[in-house]
Amino acid sequence: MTDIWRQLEQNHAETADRAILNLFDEDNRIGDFSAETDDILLDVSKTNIDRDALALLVDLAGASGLAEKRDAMFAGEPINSTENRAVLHTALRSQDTTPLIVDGEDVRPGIADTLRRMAAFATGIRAGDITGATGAPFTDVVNIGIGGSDLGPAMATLALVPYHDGPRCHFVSNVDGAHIADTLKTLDPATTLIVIASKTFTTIETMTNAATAIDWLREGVGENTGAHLAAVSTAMDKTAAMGIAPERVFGFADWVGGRYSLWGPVGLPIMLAVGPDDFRAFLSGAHAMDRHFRTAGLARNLPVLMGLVGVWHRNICGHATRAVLPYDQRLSRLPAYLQQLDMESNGKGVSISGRALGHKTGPVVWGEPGTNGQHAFYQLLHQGTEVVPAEFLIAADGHEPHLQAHHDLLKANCLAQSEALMVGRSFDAAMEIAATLGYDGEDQRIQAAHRTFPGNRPSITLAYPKLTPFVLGQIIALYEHRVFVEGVIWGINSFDQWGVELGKELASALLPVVQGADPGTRDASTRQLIKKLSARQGNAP
Ligand SMILES: O=P(O)(O)OC[C@H]1O[C@](O)(CO)[C@@H](O)[C@@H]1O
Repeated sequence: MTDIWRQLEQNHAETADRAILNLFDEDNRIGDFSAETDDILLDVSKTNIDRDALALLVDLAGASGLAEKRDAMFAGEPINSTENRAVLHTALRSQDTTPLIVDGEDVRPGIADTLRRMAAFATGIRAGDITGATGAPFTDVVNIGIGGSDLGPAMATLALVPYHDGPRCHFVSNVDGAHIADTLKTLDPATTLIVIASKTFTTIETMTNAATAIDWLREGVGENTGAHLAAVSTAMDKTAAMGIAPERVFGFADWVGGRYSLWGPVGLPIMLAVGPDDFRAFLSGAHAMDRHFRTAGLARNLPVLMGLVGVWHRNICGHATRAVLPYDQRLSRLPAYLQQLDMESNGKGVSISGRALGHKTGPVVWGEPGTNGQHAFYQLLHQGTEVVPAEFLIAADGHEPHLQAHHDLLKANCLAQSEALMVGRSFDAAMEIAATLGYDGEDQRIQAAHRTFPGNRPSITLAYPKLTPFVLGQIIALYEHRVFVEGVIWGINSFDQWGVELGKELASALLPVVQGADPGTRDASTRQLIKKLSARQGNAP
């Protein structure tokens, strides 16, 4: 592998200054630098990767054992080595029928049974057959969860708004009381179902919000709060301790990571909103991407290609961040969702064998939907001193045929941005513009300097027909597998998250301190802040 890395660096050293645009003079640039499923086109041609570099990147994937590791994941081997767990979120959406054995047991029947129970529950709620304590049907669902127990269902529920025909779904995650207070004040407890979603059922934010919600229910409907509760967890003992009836608990196994969990019971709010059929279509889309990932050749494989481009930009070009730019308002939570998926998975500094890495791993992931971002941070993307690889997402069609003019503008803007990033505008062209505006001499030069775009800024684009449940499933599975591909090449465990532990421990230790206990020997900055924050301001607005 070292030799391949060296050759990639050599390639970059020799080609970094060339114009990406000139690469389109090569034969079949588009064919070689795109990959497709029936629905999704991934175009990576607007990058400075040439045919030699692509071949080396594919070699890198091969040399890292990607195909073997992918097969080990799908087979249920315990590839999450620090937690000695299999990684089988793909099983939740699988349509395969061959037994899948984990710890001596076929996990498929249990998955199918849970999906059936979810569907029966969701159908009952949606039809008004399952009601609250007063007999009124549920109009609203509040999902209480955080991280993977919030971001996935919140992102997908918003993405699928055109398919909603069930109760309204709300999401409360933050322990900041403002979040639950602002949510509950718009709702009627008699017609509200609370779903408490927590893999561990110990997460302090979720447990605190759940207790507040149960108090709110009790005040509104009396002691029969159980009629308004459901839980999603791997910890059935803890859901029972909270008094949630077993038939309202939807369990999953520890081989589903939190940030990969929206395909199972954590997806209950999605199913409540769009119904079991559309939820199954969502699963089918993800399964179609799984099949593609397992069977397509490395150079034609969407997650592999996307991962290789990511590795090129991170390790060879040294770009520290990447921007996710969905030209799809209903994907506005996608960047936040991907921040957890990507950064919690690949924000690691040691190898699987616990050695410090000599290379960079996961970049900072950020973004906003287009066209909003254009009017905020695209200035930096186009003319700033930091190059940020951009990832565009765009649908051929929206769900509002009566607003076709909007969608045409959306598409034109998306295409314009990737073109502008690549092509830029030369100083000479800017000089001409300045002249037509009436500038001359030094003023013309100054104007032209400000209106020059360096260009040569890389982007990739995902184009899809329409954001249906099936297509959304494919897109999310694609991103999951891209994270896997990059993690394998970086030699890290993408499935644990020890980096979130220290802050949790310190928060527990600081709780009594912010409530008045002695701050002890903490650093002077923390002590100063504790003092400032202890000066209570009262409740006046
Ligand atoms: O579902 P749980 O157990 O409440 O955890 C919520 C989130 O917290 C984390 O463990 C990080 O703190 C995530 O990985 C997880 O998605």
